[in-house]
Amino acid sequence: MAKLFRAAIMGPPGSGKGTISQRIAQSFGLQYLSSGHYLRESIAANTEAGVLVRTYVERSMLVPDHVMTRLMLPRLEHLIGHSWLLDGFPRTLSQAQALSNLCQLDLVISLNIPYETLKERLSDRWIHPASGRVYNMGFNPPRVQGKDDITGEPLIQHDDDKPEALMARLRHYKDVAKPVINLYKSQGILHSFSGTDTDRIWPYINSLLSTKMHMQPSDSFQTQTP
Ligand SMILES: Nc1nc2c(ncn2[C@@H]2O[C@H](COP(=O)(O)OP(=O)(O)O)[C@@H](O)[C@H]2O)c(=O)[nH]1
Ligand SMILES: Nc1ncnc2c1ncn2[C@@H]1O[C@H](COP(=O)(O)OP(=O)(O)O)[C@@H](O)[C@H]1O
Repeated sequence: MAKLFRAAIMGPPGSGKGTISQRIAQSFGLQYLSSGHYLRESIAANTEAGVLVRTYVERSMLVPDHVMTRLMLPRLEHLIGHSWLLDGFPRTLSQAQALSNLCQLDLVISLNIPYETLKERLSDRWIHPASGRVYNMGFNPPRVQGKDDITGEPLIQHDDDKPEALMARLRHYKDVAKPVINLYKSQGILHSFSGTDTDRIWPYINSLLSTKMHMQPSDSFQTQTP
């Protein structure tokens, strides 16, 4: 039985978390859980939680920790027998502590991307709301302008992706993420990647995950059998 692998990816808005997470999910068969996607799903479904979180998400404010934990932990308990990758959770120290009550992470990827790059990327970001698929007019345009490649449904832009909203989101992200990054650094599981181009960062992440996932104790056990 291969050991389970649990990872998280952290980074400011526009840093490429969603893009890199999709590549990781495809290359390594991990379940991909995006907190932003679940929040938008509950908003679109107009659930009781959705009505509550809408006011925060629309202002790019952090949703209260107990709401996020209640949204994410049951999904993780449901996946307790699987390997997965978390995007956008935990975002605060108390969320990280709530997660550690359920399970320990094996690896955390942290993306450090310059402000100008974030601003440029977000202004060109288009999203298919239902699936969370992400496009970029410069980097990965849809086959048909404004339409999702799989469903043909219209793509949208998020209000808070406008440049004037980015500075505040970025400062807030850094203030909140710093203690979480320090926590995982102290646990020796944080791996940081800097740069302006996902395609240049990806090979390093790919080889890191290959090493970490294929060097699990169960593998080493197999080599010990006579
Ligand atoms: N030009 C460019 N755009 C990128 C690159 N990597 C991701 N993007 C695009 O930049 C936007 C932000 O990426 P995304 O994965 O959504 O970042 P997230 O907010 O951290 O999840 C999206 O439109 C991506 O398609 C890159 O290396 N170059
Ligand atoms: N773990 C979380 N804790 C609190 N709020 C969150 C969390 N994840 C997402 N959010 C809220 O939902 C919004 C959208 O999240 P996301 O799609 O990850 O966008 P971004 O990466 O730009 O913050 C965030 O700006 C924040 O308001």
